[in-house]
Amino acid sequence: MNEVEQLEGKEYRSGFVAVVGRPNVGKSTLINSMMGTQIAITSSRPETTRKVIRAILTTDEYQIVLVDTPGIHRPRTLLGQRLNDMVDESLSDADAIAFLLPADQEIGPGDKRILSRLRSNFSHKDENGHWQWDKPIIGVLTKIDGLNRSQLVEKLIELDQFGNFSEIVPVSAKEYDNVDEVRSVFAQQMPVGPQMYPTNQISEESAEDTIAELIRGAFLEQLSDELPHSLAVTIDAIEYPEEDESEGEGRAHVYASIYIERSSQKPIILGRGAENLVRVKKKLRTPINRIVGMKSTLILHVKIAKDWQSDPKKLERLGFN
Ligand SMILES: Nc1nc2c(ncn2[C@@H]2O[C@H](COP(=O)(O)OP(=O)(O)OP(=O)(O)O)[C@@H](O)[C@H]2O)c(=O)[nH]1
Repeated sequence: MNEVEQLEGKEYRSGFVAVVGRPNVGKSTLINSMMGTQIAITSSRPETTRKVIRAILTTDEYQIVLVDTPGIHRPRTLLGQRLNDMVDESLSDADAIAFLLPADQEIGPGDKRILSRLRSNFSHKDENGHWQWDKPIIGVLTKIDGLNRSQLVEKLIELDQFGNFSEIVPVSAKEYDNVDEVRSVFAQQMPVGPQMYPTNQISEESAEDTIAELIRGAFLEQLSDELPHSLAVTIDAIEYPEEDESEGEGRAHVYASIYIERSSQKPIILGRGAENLVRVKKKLRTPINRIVGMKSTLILHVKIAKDWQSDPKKLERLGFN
């Protein structure tokens, strides 16, 4: 906070909001709509969000760092366990937690599991036996675009009874309805504090991580249900042209490896006549150019890492540690 702001009595707020919810609840779409830029990957397939992706929303009044979490679920593999650990870490570090519940579905066992996990970690019972949150938990009712007014009111009441949330806010990220209100509710829950990141920084991820996530998301979209979650992507190198070259036709070269678990998955990834590769490259041309800051060529290699989801060494190499 600078002196002028102090004199005007305007206090800058800044902090972290962890976004949780069961798979497919609309976390990534909400983060993207709040940012107005594509940062987190979105896909209609559940559990596509693997990494804790941070988006940084900065205004004259506040800075909110949004932490997207992979869906909380029962771990079945070592990868599942690591993902759950990553979620716990983001939640403890956060100043507030946004718990997303979809308006187009009933509150279910997945939501109850998340609530009880939040309760056991971040709440206590007061002398009257009522749950009190130790940090603000904001209930966000997502996908309200399919509801009429009375259904909306009913859902909000249901949510209130379910979670005893510090705040409740409805939103349709898809129709951009009430997104401003979500921003301001989050901001109000942030502690007073100075800006943590420079104004023009929108993500804490490196160019490599962002591109890897984009490639992964693009393949998952292509592949419908054929391939399970046995797809990992790493960026091996981004080579920029020499200085004098860049004035002419200089291009960056982005080398990416796509890891699958079995060689039988290779034709699925490639598609007939390598059509999937071609589509993914075409789709990502503009976003990757924007990230590397110049025209670029994407070079994709499909590699086999047997059972990587259960091998600690391979997991580490693929960025899950
Ligand atoms: N009707 C409607 N659909 C939405 C809205 N927001 C997201 N969706 C859809 O819900 C699906 C899941 O959205 P995501 O943002 O990928 O969900 P997520 O919670 O990040 O999913 P995971 O990464 O699997 O945890 C996609 O098909 C979105 O188009 C909304 O406001 N309205």
